Amino acid sequence: MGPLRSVVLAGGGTGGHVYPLLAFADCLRRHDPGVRITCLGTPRGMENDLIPPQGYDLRQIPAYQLPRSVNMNLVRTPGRMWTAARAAGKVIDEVRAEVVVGFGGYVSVPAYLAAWRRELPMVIHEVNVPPGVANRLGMKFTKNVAVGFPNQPSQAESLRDATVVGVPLRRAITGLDRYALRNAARAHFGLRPDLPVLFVSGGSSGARSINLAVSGAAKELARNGVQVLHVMGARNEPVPIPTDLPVPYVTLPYLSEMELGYAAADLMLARGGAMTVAEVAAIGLPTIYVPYPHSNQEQRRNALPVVEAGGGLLVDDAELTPDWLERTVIPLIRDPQRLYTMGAAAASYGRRDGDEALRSFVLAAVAR
Ligand SMILES: CC(=O)N[C@H]1[C@@H](OP(=O)(O)OP(=O)(O)OC[C@H]2O[C@@H](n3ccc(=O)[nH]c3=O)[C@H](O)[C@@H]2O)O[C@H](CO)[C@@H](O)[C@@H]1O
Repeated sequence: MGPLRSVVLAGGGTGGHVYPLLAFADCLRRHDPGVRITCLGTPRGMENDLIPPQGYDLRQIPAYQLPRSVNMNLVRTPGRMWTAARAAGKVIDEVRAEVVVGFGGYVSVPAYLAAWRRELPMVIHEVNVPPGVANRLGMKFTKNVAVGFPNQPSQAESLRDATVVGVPLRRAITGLDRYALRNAARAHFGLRPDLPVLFVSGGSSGARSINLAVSGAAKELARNGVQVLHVMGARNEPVPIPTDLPVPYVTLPYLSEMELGYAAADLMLARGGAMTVAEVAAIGLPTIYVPYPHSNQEQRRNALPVVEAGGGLLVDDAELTPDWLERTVIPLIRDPQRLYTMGAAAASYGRRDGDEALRSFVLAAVAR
């Protein structure tokens, strides 16, 4: 099979859908600098902040209300969705796409509908259990379903026949040697090289309960020599941090270069978004997961396999108090042997080749 000429990628809303799309686009371009890559987005999603700076063509299609049920009759599908599908179809025709690859989120459904109408090959990449509504709708039109994690096919009926390819991750992350970069990364954030670092991130939108709990533990962590690098989330009200701490506590609204945060860290505290789980597992970073409690247990399911492999700890959002953090983080972060064992266990669960494996899957779908 020859190189791909033109590909349409659809995925938007939160970072969780956009980052795998970008990593996959990079992989396509690496293999074939001549490939035309066109991304679809809606006006308000994070794709608008994240995709253009990477040099990819982003076309907007109109936003519409995602259907709540996958079983809805397509004839009754809201008119706005068909308007969006027509707009997606126009882009597909203009760039003469050979395949549509969707990562879920609002923008994917019109792309799937348009590809289906044109009998164009399409591939769905899904990282969650249960799969999101957009991808479940897409699965009505194709059997080319790839998933990010080995537990997914057995945990969702709709993913039973899916192929496990892993998650496309940014090269800056998969190529990371976090021990080699540690001191430089710490210097970058103004952190000391000689004291442990807890890296805190609530996912692409931030997490208020995590922000409150960690800031509540700030004094005690600092008193015990634990430095904190805390990404609060650009769409979150920042939480005040005491100013007179004896060791650095660095806050940021958002961090574009997550690899630097991962490199600076000895231990991570995070939600259980699928991308975050895939990233920290791939680089073997021990992590305390605090799954988002209001999304169908999806984040708990994401985190559980790596925790069961020994790569981290899991705590309910409701249990995450400053006191719990102090009792858990301080002894753990001062125990390099335990951190090393946890990191190795995480790495044994993680994989770094999701982008390549998805590309092979897409090439096979186009060739069929
Ligand atoms: C509340 C909710 O429904 N969250 C979902 C959302 O999470 P969310 O959008 O938070 O996604 P993830 O945790 O999966 O991924 C976050 C991504 O953003 C990046 N990042 C994050 C913060 C930052 O400052 N800089 C940065 O670059 C991370 O490196 C990662 O690549 O999508 C995920 C993937 O579909 C789902 O599993 C989550 O359940």
